[in-house]
Amino acid sequence: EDAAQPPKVKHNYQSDVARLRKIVINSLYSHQEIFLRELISNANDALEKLRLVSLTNKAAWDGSDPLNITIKAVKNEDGKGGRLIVADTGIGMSPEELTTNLGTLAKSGTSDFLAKAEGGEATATGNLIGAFGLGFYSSFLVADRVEVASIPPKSEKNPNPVQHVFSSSADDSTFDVYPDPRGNTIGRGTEITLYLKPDAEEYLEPATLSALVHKHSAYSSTFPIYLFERWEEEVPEETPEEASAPTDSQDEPPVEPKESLGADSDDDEALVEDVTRDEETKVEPPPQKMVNVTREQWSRLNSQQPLWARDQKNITEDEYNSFYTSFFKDFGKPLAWQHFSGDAGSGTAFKALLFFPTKLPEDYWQKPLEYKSKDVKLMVKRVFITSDLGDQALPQWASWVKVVIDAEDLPLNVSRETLQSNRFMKQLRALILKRMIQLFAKISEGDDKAKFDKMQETYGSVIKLGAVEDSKNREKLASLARFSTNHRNETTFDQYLERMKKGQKQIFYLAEIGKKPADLAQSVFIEKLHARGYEVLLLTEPLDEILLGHLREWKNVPFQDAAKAGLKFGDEDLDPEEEKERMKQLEEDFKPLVDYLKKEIGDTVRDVVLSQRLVKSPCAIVADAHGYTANVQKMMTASQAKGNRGGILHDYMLKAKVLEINPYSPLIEGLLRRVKDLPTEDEERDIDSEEELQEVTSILIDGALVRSGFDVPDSNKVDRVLRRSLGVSETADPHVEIKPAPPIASKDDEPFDQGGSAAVVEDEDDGKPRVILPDHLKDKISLEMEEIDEDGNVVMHDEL
Ligand SMILES: Nc1ncnc2c1ncn2[C@@H]1O[C@H](COP(=O)(O)OP(=O)(O)OP(=O)(O)O)[C@@H](O)[C@H]1O
Repeated sequence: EDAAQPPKVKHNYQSDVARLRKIVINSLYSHQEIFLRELISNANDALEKLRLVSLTNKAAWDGSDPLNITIKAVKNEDGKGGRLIVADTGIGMSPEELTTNLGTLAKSGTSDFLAKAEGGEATATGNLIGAFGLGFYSSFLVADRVEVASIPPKSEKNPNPVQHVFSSSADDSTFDVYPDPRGNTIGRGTEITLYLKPDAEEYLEPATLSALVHKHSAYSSTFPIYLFERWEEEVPEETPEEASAPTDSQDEPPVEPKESLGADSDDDEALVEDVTRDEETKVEPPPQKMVNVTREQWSRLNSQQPLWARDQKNITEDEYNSFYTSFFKDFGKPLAWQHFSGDAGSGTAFKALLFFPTKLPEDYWQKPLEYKSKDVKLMVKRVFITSDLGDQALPQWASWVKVVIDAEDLPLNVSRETLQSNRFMKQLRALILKRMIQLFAKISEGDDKAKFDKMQETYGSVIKLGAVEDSKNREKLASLARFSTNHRNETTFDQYLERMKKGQKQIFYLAEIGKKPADLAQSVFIEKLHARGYEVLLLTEPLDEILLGHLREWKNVPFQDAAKAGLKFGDEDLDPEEEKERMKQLEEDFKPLVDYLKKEIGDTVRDVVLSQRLVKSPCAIVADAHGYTANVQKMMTASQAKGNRGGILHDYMLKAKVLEINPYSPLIEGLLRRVKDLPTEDEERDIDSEEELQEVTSILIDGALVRSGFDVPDSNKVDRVLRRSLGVSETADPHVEIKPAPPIASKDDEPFDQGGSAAVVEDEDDGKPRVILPDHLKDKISLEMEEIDEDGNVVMHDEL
């Protein structure tokens, strides 16, 4: 047989793999133990894949032989070192798959991760490992050399698969793939042999391995995980038959009950129990003649029921945390969870666990429309079926949630298509969303302030996004949303309503994206509201104003933009008669100014009125109910810059503004006086003072625009007035000498670098091109220019 052995095929690692392996080997020493978790996780994935494939290809797995993960340590004869073998009976790999799967990295974000890790961001190493998953390469943390023997299941294309080996040393830049010289020893699946480094010998101890699996992987697999244990034991000579016959075959499969599905199930009791060796029996002096026997067995490490199937009362917080970590491979603690069961109204009984991560995925807000959930794991009777909910996928706002939901009686052998038309599946989405909202509400109402704050920090915007995106759940989500106000840091809509003043019929708000609420509270628009003690929602997040736009009102109370016309305090009717009289009088008094302003700035605003909202400021520009506020106008302008032309409607909206003037402002009073002083038609005109008044007016309006958040088209006006008051020329240009940037710093240009480069300019007289040479070259070289016309003839020589 030896002679027939095909040669090994040498491959180079893809460069990213080489980088990753280097990082793993050099910088993750203190995280050595994670290798086992990673290998178990891969094995679990391979088993799940096999089960999925077998739904449509019975040849892959007919349900008879067991699906499991085995761990076996083999010490070297000389007592030094040894190897650890982690095997699964999963999907296996063909030689091509061994090469691509283990020799290349196909993960998005790889380069970023590598750069971070190489940049020495070791503080976050643990997190990086978690976020990224080092997978197979973590083997090299503990092994000098790794051999992966693997064989895929039989299929139509590949009726007689051959077991191959992938083999690599920690310091090789290459790996080999070759047919396994032992032949087909595995049957199906993958067997990873780690030749342990001298400093990793602890992983040869079953107790260490067992503890490790319990610590990191207790919930990472629904398939049984077995650990091989072998030990010497002294037994009385009379009863040697009790000792199990020692075996030396490493390849013996674990003793395991045959299950129809190969997955964990309630009545699945491992035939062998974890054996605890009683130290004391060893030490006790033998009462009679003893003989040494070798005992060995496969112990099931994860025999407990899955967490979701257990009674909540008996589950500790730690257990939830560690379940979360190993099941969803997220290395932070969850923020909160819900453990629930039900029958989904369709008679399909289920048990479920739903987690809120403490952090959102990093790219969640970067590509909000693309983000898809991948962590709703649907199981049927403990068997993982899919995390692809198809057209029942969660809306984007909820796509980050992590859920495992285990249904009792869904048909197992169904294609994804039929699964999706299943009634239970149809209810799944609504069910999960309902539970998520409940959990948000629970945290909001609970008294764990730290948790609530964290929830707001992480999910505040998510809740608002949900209220915008998910019309079915809009009310519920909006009721959980929080906003700043001029009175407090946060409020819900309901709380705002409770504090409304007598007669108040509007929920006041003011929006400007990105501004600090405290600054927004100083806005000209809410001067009077604030002074009078009314509460105003201060919307500073992008989604806030959009959400209010969708809602329009809360419990029948309309929202009122304080930057828009239509603002009512609601107690105007209660004003005494004299007050109303006074207002009337003011209107009459200020009519000349209002008329003048309408005439002067009619192309900037639609109307001029006496203000009810100002206290200190002389004037403000307020949008019509349907006009653009400064905030919206900015967004519109931004979208126009992207080629989104607005048209007539846009122009109309732009002009749908009202100038509000404050009749109590001395400035406005002064202006009124000046307007009244203007000569009547039959008097002689004073052009200078008319122009001056126009200028003052225009600056006043600019000030109002700025104060109200709008852009001012011409900022030179103020300059002119300042110049005049200082007695300098209004039109003179500043005396500035412009020093041009040095020429391009390319080596070829070096001779020109000592004092400027040559330039071609148009001659002022005849418009023809002239070459200008820097001074230091003028007498050293001469240049000739040729102009070539359309026919290709030289038409002009210009000598310097
Ligand atoms: N035990 C196994 N059986 C079958 N295929 C495997 C096994 N282990 C690894 N593979 C294959 O090798 C690929 C690379 O594995 P690796 O652990 O490096 O990354 P991953 O599992 O894809 O990602 P991560 O570990 O970050 O979840 C896997 O995607 C899988 O296709």
